[in-house]
Amino acid sequence: MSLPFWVVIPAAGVGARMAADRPKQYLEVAGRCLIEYTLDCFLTHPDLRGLVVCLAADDPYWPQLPCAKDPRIQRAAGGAERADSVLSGLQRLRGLGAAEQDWVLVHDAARPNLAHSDLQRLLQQLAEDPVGGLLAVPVRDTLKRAGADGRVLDTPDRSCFWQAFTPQMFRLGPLQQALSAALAAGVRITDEASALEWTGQSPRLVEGRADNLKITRPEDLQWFAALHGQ
Ligand SMILES: Nc1ccn([C@@H]2O[C@H](COP(=O)(O)OP(=O)(O)OP(=O)(O)O)[C@@H](O)[C@H]2O)c(=O)n1
Ligand SMILES: C[C@](O)(CO)[C@H](O)COP(=O)(O)O
Repeated sequence: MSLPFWVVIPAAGVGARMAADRPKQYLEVAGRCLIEYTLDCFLTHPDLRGLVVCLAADDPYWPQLPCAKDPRIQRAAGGAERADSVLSGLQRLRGLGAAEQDWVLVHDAARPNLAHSDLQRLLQQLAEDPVGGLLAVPVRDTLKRAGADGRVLDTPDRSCFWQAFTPQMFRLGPLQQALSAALAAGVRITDEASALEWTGQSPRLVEGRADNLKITRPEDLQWFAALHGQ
């Protein structure tokens, strides 16, 4: 099955929770930056139409990477929040010729362990979907709702809870419209699916691997480094 798609990689964050000497997407494991691992999964896919990385205006690291010279990769200006960066990336795709109904996959630069099998499953399961969807994993731990005092309020039924991952896959026009409208309404948007939900649509959950982790804190980086024998 061939399904051409575009990719937007939000990579303009500062990585505050990592507390490193540089934004976490530029931390190295086995001689390569996290973002290089992330990009590889898409750059090796035959149906990739083009890819936009959303970068901070003062990012001095990107130009030093070999992939910065890849003609399939274009840059867009990152924004104050992740959603603003994504919106900027979507606008850049239009400048590259992407059309309203083209599929766009949005994937965090900070998720370097995306499996090819997960990417293929997302594309296959959503190819004919009227809305689009996202990779996600059913919650495997008991959940606790916390009170302001830091004590347990209650234990919600976890059977219907999933963790949202990326890539999240939507058609360019509907995604851009939903994201723009939700942000204009002051809605706090932390993933693309929540913008579509805000417009009353119901994205599909595609079960993926639990190790498609977002490298957020130092222990996440230690896990990824161990995966690569470091
Ligand atoms: N204004 C922003 C904020 C985040 N991101 C990107 O969105 C992804 C997921 O965000 P997160 O894990 O929160 O990254 P940071 O914002 O860098 O982390 P922190 O919240 O710890 O500062 C990352 O690839 C990050 O680079 C972005 O493009 N633009
Ligand atoms: C998009 C995301 O990775 C889905 O889980 C998550 O919402 C990003 O949140 P962050 O606070 O920007 O890391």
